[in-house]
Amino acid sequence: MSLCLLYARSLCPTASCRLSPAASAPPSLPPPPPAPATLRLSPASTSPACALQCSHFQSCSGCTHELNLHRPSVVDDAADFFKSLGVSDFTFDSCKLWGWRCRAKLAVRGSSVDPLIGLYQEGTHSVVDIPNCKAHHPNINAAMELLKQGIKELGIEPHDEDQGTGDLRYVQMAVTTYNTSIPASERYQHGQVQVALVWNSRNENSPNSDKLNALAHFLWRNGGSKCKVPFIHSVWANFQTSTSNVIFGNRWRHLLGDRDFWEHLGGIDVSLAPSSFGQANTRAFNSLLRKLQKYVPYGASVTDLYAGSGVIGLSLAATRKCRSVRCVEINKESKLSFEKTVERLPKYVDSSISWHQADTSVEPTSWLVGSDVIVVDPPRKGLEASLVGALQTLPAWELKTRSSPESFKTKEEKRPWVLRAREASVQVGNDLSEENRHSVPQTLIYISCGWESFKEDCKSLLSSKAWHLEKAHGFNFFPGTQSIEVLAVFKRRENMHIKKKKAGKKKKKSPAKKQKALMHQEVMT
Ligand SMILES: C[S@@+](CC[C@H](N)C(=O)[O-])C[C@H]1O[C@@H](n2cnc3c(N)ncnc32)[C@H](O)[C@@H]1O
Repeated sequence: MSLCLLYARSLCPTASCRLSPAASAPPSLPPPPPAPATLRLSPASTSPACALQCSHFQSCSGCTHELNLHRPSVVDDAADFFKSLGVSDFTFDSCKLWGWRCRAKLAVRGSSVDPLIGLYQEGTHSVVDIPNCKAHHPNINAAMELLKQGIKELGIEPHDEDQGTGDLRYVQMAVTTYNTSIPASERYQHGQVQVALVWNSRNENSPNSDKLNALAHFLWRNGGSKCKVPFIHSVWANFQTSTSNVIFGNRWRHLLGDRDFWEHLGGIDVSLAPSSFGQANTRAFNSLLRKLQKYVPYGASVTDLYAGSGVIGLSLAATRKCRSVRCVEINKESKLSFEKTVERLPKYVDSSISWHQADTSVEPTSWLVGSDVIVVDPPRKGLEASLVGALQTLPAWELKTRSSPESFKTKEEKRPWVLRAREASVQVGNDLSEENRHSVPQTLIYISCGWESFKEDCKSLLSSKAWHLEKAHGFNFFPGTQSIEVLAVFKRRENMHIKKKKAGKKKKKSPAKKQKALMHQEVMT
């Protein structure tokens, strides 16, 4: 995956005007932003208080918009779109405008004398150095500065893509803002950085590993827990020699500092390994989780598709006392973080909880039945066609299970990919899948970071008449860009096949009933 693509989810950077960096030269600070709040959708203003004011704006590909950070114009498009579908109370939460990015993947290029750490210039493989990025949490900028010093002092050669030479290819910086030893109001500004160095070698025994260790110790000595104001949480290595654009290799090694990285999100402590997916804007994600929880009935059975390390599902298990939570994720690296998070769930959580390594596009119906609520949080490209198809035809499935429940008893499973997924899965508490197997979801919660793909998926879901759209909310996950995060709540339409049977006594149909019967035919064909 190229760096530009990596930033597709949260495009670019900035530093908060309310934060003071813990080390190194402080980035120049913009004026205070308006209090983050859910905005009434009034016409865009061009208040300088909401301007990016970043010296890298012209050259860096991360941010695409300098003005109105609090309300990108895509919000208008979203409000119109949802209104056309009958949802006129779309809200937009403006969130934090600077210093919001708590996770960044950055290329390291240039030379040991003059290293560059940043993003590619639009459409090129030239890296733009972004030491004063206004989107980054300030301690990411401080850690970048320290890394540059280390590269220079130790003579570390940055990667040269053309020659395939150099030691350091990329760095991932992730900030944890959860330090319970300091007051809650100070935790964000004192966030600490987990630094993952992507090293150009097969493993830790390669000839250049002495340099890797020297660089890790340099970072730890100058920013780690023994420092007066620590801002480095830990140092990791990832080993990658591929000539492709893929940033990470498969091998990860913990080098220094705390191995475990915790964040507090959606009411629970969440473990996030450097190898698993993590949201870049943790504060905005927390707001989204709080909103999402309100749409899940207490005691519901939930399936969390595209679950990563299960943050959404596990937060629902704790806050909505779910009967069962099933998380489905393709990346096996997320399993360990899931298990650690489960260990720290509050004692009162007694849900049946499971995590499955599986591709949701393969036999998706098997993941849909057995739950009251489905949550989907796909990558930017949206849902796979097979999953959309399965969601569209759920009423037909329900009809079949009701008419011949016996034929849906579990058969001995022989399909190798299903058996492999089962082996890789985790089950905590009793497995309720047998008991739940006749539940068909009544609520679908779609979380999207890809506005264009969301619109297509939404239209497809509604065209099937199986679902209607009930609510929609937007969140400013990526200030400085035209990307927003959307939370949309769909409800299953009434079971039209049952209505039709009752209406089948040749009574004259009202226009509304005729319409329903028509809809039923569409669903069943
Ligand atoms: C936008 S992230 C959301 C992760 C998680 N919900 C969170 O907020 O932390 C999308 C996740 O979907 C996973 N993914 C992508 N394609 C998938 C597929 N076909 N089946 C299952 N998971 C998939 C990715 O590995 C990634 O973890």
